Amino acid sequence: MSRNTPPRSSGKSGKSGKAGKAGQPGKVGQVARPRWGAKAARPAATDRDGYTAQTAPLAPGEPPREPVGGQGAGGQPNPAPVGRVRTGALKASGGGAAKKGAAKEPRAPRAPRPPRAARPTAPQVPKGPGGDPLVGERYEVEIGAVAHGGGHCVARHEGRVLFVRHALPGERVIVEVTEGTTKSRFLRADAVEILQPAKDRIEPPCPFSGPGRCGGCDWQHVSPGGQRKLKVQVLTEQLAKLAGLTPAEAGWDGSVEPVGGKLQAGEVPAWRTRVQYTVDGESGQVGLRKHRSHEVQLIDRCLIAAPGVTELGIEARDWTGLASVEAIAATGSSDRQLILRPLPGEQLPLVELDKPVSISRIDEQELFHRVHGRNFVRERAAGRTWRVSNGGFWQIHPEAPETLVDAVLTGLDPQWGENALDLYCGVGLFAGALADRVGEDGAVLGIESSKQAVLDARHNLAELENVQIECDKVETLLPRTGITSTDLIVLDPPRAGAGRETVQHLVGLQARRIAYVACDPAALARDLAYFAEGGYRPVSLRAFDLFPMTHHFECVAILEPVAGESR
Ligand SMILES: C[S@@+](CC[C@H](N)C(=O)[O-])C[C@H]1O[C@@H](n2cnc3c(N)ncnc32)[C@H](O)[C@@H]1O
Repeated sequence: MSRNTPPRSSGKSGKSGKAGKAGQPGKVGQVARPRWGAKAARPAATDRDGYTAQTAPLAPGEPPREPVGGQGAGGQPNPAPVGRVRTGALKASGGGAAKKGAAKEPRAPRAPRPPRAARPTAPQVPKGPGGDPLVGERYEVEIGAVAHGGGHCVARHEGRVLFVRHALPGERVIVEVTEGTTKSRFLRADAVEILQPAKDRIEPPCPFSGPGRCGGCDWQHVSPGGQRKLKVQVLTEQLAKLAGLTPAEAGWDGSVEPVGGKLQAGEVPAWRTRVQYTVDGESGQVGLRKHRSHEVQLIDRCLIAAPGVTELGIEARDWTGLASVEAIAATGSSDRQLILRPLPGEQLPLVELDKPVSISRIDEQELFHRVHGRNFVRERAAGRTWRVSNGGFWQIHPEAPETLVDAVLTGLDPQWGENALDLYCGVGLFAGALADRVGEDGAVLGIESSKQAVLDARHNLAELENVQIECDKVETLLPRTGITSTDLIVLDPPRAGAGRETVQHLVGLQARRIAYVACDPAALARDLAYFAEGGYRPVSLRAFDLFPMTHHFECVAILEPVAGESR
């Protein structure tokens, strides 16, 4: 059996000493060196897909820019942020059209806010079917099963399917249609009156949740245990429907594990270390977007925001001139970062905070500018400090990195001298953990498409000679590496999953074990079906409630080749 170990770095610098030429296939046992353009990369993203409207490519020669490694001019580290931060009079560059996510129109002159309707709706009638709008219609219905994604349950009215939010299975409710027409295949609706409540229903602790209000949480009206039950139902259904697996066949004990201790009904965990606030164009106050809407629900506090975010007091300030404010509170360090997005043509306003905080801004070309302090935060997890720059991807729940690393290592049981792949590796979390376990006789190759994340990963794992990080899409780079086998694989793909082609390539590498980290149960189940076609089956599956109060959760599946299966 031919066995190409992932190449080792020279250990001297850069971790790419053995890479091939730019854009050319690497030799066997080597990894093709990705095309490192002169143009700096758009930094990694805040979501699993590696991009959001809040992060953007850096342009060549763009001022003001902090060199990689958090060093200022002359190679000196940037001064630590000071307690009182004042920035101002920085003109937002460019004058083009607003990007997605930014307010569409220039800020109107400040005027007293008109009174809002009791339940403002942003009717979004689906395009295509035509017909008479049904928005605002009310029906009495019985709520059926929870559906995958969106935090809604399924109901029927006169034969038509309704996706209902703010409801629970088994309840009898009055719903109000929020989207759809007489010709729509299905309607969207909110439960606005609960006639027969389910036993897991609670009084929502957050005053901003509910029909037509903040879209950040889906299940404020559900007890913590009830939320996990809903997640269990979603995962069970997706495994059955898309992978043809029962929980037992998937190696799953049928639970979604609470993280950070069990909560009582009404208790809200403050887990969100990154919060993306939208600025209300009229008042300059921040809020959160309503569900499937660009409308802003003003808030004076987000209950699921981590203390490090809440203490910044974002909600109490006037952010006139900005489209959005992203707040990041690192775990295990005191680093706090604000990423500001000015409205087109607006000055960056004066920002005064009593807490030490770094400030960056994103311009209309989606370019990232350091304004004050660092352009990165330092996160602590799995025995290391992780630099995460420009709002790039990092798990949001403070206990997520440790929880997932532990599940991956327990499942894979890496042995000294083994070779491993960390696919979609971000800033190198799993690569670092694997490298410690396979030791200097083993090797780890990380692949990640975000250039900024790759720079961070190389920085974070610089002292590990058995790790190499390469930048490209997994589906593009992996076939070019010439690697024909490996012992272990971790893959943590974006929400869409890895897909059939990538899975087919992975099963050909004859790994002893594969750890699949998934944030979308449907994508996981689809990919498990592709793995099954290639002779791999899950031997264990764990699900973690890493996004309490929302419908999201994270899974770690461990796969092994079916005994005797020839691929
Ligand atoms: C869910 S994150 C996982 C990051 C890392 N494993 C962690 O836990 O911090 C997914 C990562 O995949 C990257 N990504 C998205 N599509 C990719 C692709 N086609 N090839 C390689 N990386 C990709 C994103 O930039 C992001 O960093």
